[in-house]
Amino acid sequence: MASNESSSQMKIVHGDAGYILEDVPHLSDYIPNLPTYPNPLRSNPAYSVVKQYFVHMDDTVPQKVVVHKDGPRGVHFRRGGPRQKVYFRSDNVLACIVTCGGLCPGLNTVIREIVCSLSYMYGVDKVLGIDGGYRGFYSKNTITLTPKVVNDIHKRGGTILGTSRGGHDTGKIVDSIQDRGINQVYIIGGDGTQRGAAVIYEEVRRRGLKVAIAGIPKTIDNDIPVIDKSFGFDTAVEEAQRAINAAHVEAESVENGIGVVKLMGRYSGFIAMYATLASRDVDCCLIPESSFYLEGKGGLFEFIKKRLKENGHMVIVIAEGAGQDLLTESMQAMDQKDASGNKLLLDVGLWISHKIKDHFAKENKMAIVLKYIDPTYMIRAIPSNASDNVYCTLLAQSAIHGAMAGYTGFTAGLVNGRHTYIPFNRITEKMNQVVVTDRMFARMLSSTNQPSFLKPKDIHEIKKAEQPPPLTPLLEGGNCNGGEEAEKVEQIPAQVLEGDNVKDKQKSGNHTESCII
Ligand SMILES: Nc1ncnc2c1ncn2[C@@H]1O[C@H](COP(=O)(O)OP(=O)(O)O)[C@@H](O)[C@H]1O
Ligand SMILES: O=P(O)(O)OC[C@H]1O[C@](O)(COP(=O)(O)O)[C@@H](O)[C@@H]1O
Ligand SMILES: [Mg+2]
Repeated sequence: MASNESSSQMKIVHGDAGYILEDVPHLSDYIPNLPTYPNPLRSNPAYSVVKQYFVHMDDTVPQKVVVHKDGPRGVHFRRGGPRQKVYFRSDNVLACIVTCGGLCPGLNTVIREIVCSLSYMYGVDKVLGIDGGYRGFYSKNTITLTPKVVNDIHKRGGTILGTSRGGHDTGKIVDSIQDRGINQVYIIGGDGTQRGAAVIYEEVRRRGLKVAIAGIPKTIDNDIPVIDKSFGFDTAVEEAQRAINAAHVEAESVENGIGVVKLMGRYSGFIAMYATLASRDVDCCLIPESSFYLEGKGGLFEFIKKRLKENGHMVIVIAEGAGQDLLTESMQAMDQKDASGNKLLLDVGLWISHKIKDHFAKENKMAIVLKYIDPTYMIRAIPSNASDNVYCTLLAQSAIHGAMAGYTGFTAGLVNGRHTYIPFNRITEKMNQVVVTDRMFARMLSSTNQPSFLKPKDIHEIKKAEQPPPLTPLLEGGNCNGGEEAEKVEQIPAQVLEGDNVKDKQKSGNHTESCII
């Protein structure tokens, strides 16, 4: 029976000293008198010996680990992991898995682990794969998933289930869930997918169905907030090194050689920034969060000329979403969107390569040789590396523990190194972006020694904001580990942190620290 309580209302619990728990929904919130069962893991030989294997029902994880003596305890999330009691009898579970949005290394690992852990930990043997993203719920047959079927899929890139953009029809999806008797839905995807998962949860709840909806965040761009980092990100950064190395080899083999590498990152430049920091061969990294300009003093052309004079070659890494304002100025504005409503971007790599070539050809003094490498799809269509495999495994297990324990309407995510259940709206309300006033961006700038491209007007604005910092302004949504960042909170003027005076590009996103464990 559906409860009258508004389902989109957040479950917020307040405690002492400013403690806040942003809890996730539970099936018992809207279905009364649900029976519970002992967790089958109690008799699992692998786990029964583990001391305190079950998560205490009151365990929560703080969103911010950098705190001040007198500061509030702040926002917490429910800790992920197995519970003593479960709300599903194993032989009654019919689970399904769907993957949506763009590819990301590790998708198959997550699928494999959901299937295997449901079977080996909980004795659940009925798992269906939804073919080709959300629309597969109502337009395709399902795929039967068993531990045998998924045994070695983690060694392959992509998703064995297929994926798609668009095609989200909430009514038809929930009809399909209901008609098939599915009672656990595992939804793997990015910001768009989690938005879709949130409306599926709402509809399931409205119909009063005993169906747990669990999201697993996937984003190659690392643009999902709250979580420490997304799976597949490390793999993508590692793979990007191969392209950067190639660009470097090409550039240093000729006189005035320039290697340009375009990497993914629609609105968030994390891949480009981390790939740059990892490589040390990069002379200039351009990301969507930090605008740049080409001509004149302090511009990109001036910097290229200087670097070529100093070193004889250079490597530029550019995120696909960087410089889109410049592109639309010089090319015909293109306002096309993909099936999911994401803006289709113009090819900034090709554009900047032409601009650089044209500029130096016109200058007629410096002959350059430019090679453009576009490995965008190569960095996401590969299997995940070892560390991402472990990460995917634990994420999948955390999601199934949550669903078996009756939690629903949550995304499983790592927060400060701990597995948590995060309400959908915290995942979808903002976008994680690189903060250009943050230390990580400064580290990147200092590693390349590139210009900041700040115009005198921008510097003036930031200077104007440099007033004594308030006492305990914890960063909104900041999720960094490490004591070092505490210093930063005290050093950066409040207005800058809030983004009032930083670049226009940051408007769309939150201003979390761009920290990745
Ligand atoms: N606001 C929304 N409500 C419902 N479904 C959505 C919403 N935004 C996106 N989706 C669906 O989520 C799926 C994936 O979205 P997309 O933006 O392509 O990828 P990602 O999840 O990786 O961001 C698509 O099927 C899309 O239709
Ligand atoms: O060509 P496609 O498949 O639409 O994917 C391109 C986009 O996918 C991404 O890799 C990630 O996008 P999603 O997380 O929304 O799937 C972007 O960086 C890129 O712009
Ligand atoms: Mg997206």
